[in-house]
Amino acid sequence: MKPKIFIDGEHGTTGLQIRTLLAGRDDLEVISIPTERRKEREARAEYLNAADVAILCLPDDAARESVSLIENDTTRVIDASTAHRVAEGWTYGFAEMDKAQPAAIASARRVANPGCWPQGPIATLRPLVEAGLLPADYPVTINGVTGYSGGGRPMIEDYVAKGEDAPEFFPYGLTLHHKHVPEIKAYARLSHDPIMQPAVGNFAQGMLTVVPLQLGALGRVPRGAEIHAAIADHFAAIDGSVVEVAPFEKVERLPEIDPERFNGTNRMKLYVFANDDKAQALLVAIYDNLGKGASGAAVQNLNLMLGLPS
Ligand SMILES: NC(=O)C1=CN([C@@H]2O[C@H](COP(=O)(O)OP(=O)(O)OC[C@H]3O[C@@H](n4cnc5c(N)ncnc54)[C@H](OP(=O)(O)O)[C@@H]3O)[C@@H](O)[C@H]2O)C=CC1
Ligand SMILES: CC(=O)N[C@@H](CCC(=O)OP(=O)(O)O)C(=O)O
Repeated sequence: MKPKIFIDGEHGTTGLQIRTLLAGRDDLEVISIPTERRKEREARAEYLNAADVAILCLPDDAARESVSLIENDTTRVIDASTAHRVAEGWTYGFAEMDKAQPAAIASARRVANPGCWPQGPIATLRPLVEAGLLPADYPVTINGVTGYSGGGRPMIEDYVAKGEDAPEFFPYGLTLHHKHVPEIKAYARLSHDPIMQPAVGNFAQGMLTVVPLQLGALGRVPRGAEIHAAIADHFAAIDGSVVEVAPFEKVERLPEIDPERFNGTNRMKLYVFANDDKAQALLVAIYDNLGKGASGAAVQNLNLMLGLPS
């Protein structure tokens, strides 16, 4: 029997992309709720309990409700929302975060798919904290830009409606309460909240994160090549990693530093730039907010959970 997959919220931005990614698969059966019943509790409960894996592509409250509607021990869950990312009993679905993570995801009953913003910063910071090159209390700031699909259907509709009047670039998160701070702090192994300084650009999808480092403030100042080696060594040790680490280069500009570069893929590429004389470095990550940032990671986790090839 093929595993049954239910995408709760399959008509939203993330759900639709997962539906598309699974469309050609004959090793799975996708069970779809009738559109007119998609928000009925009873109908969702029926589909959730019939599924081997339920993928929740819903706002946080609706995702919590879906989990509460599961009454059996057999339905496994991948939650794409923010609801369970630092919750007890949930496994964080960033497979490349740690050598042990693919096996942890494979055996988990509850997987919290990571947020789009956190994956780049976690990918670059965690190896440095683990290698002792950055202390856990380093005051981290995260800059970056995402396509407007990061705001889900409401933001997409707003940008499309505004057309040429849509802003080219706007920073947000100005109250310093961004919803991704707790998971970045937890999984990058930081002891303090990082500052999140996100922005939306006038393009549909793709994202770029930048973590600037003032290394001169540290007791022992690591050189750029050391920082790069720690990150490259981390990812070289991860089985099946979709994360690539660019060679360490000293360049003023690099045309491939483009947030849309990996759109439509599950790839992520990391870069380290440094100026050793100034004891400064930049950690850059590029990926698709809807790919590795959401639906691509969900499908990667689904394959791991079912023991299927990616
Ligand atoms: N967009 C992104 O880049 C990323 C999004 N995510 C997360 O994925 C989740 C979904 O986001 P996204 O796809 O962007 O959002 P969308 O707004 O595009 O889609 C949400 C979907 O959920 C449906 N929905 C809302 N309430 C209920 C309910 N009570 N019962 C059933 N269905 C419901 C909506 O239906 P309707 O439209 O009919 O109201 C819609 O189809 C969110 O938690 C988001 O944080 C995660 C990573 C990245
Ligand atoms: C542009 C925009 O608003 N982006 C959202 C993040 C995208 C998203 O939906 O967050 P998750 O990855 O946690 O699901 C935000 O910054 O809150």
